[in-house]
Amino acid sequence: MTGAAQLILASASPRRRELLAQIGIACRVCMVDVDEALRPGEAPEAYVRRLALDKARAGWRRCGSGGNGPALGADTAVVLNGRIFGKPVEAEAAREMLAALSGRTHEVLTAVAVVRGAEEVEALSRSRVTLRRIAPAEASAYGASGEPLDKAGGYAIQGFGAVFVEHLDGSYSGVMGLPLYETAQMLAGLGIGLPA
Ligand SMILES: Cc1cn([C@H]2C[C@H](O)[C@@H](COP(=O)(O)OP(=O)(O)OP(=O)(O)O)O2)c(=O)[nH]c1=O
Repeated sequence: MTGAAQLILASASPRRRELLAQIGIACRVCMVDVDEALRPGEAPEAYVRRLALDKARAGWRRCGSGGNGPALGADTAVVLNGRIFGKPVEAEAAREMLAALSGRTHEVLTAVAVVRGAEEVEALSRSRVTLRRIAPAEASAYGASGEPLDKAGGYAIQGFGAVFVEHLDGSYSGVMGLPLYETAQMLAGLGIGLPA
């Protein structure tokens, strides 16, 4: 990272911090609380974009003083036939999600927003992921393993869940929660990271 300003990461996700570190960008985590309820009629793309922007704006408002910033927010959703799969709240919900995703191709949308005062930039990463057929006993065991619990769609491509991923067309880091190609482009435009 160049310059004195430190990037604010408006996210509790350890994956997002690790992904930024992977491309040499240090950040300061700023916990924010935004309304994550889906609005009536809101399309998946609009939903993740709204949440990423709300998180980044909240991060900027909360932690963007004293020369810190810009603030980055992101949001990831798994989408099958227009239905959004968020983070399962318990093992049974994870099992149900895996059963629904088994043997099918879904989309993973990750929106990223970077905010510095009135300056706001956004990007959307869209990946297609095919999971192999998952036997009911496997879905139960994986659901109970705990790994799916804080992951959209109930699986982790970077964890044991990789054994289910037959095909990925898109961004591996995007599926993990922060698309690094798009993120690096956005941050470079703001003078953070490698020169554009
Ligand atoms: C599909 C998939 C999702 N995920 C994760 C990425 C995100 O952290 C999470 C989706 O939840 P998000 O609501 O996007 O993010 P979060 O709750 O983890 O963090 P915050 O709202 O504070 O920014 O799912 C994986 O880690 N691996 C995967 O393969």
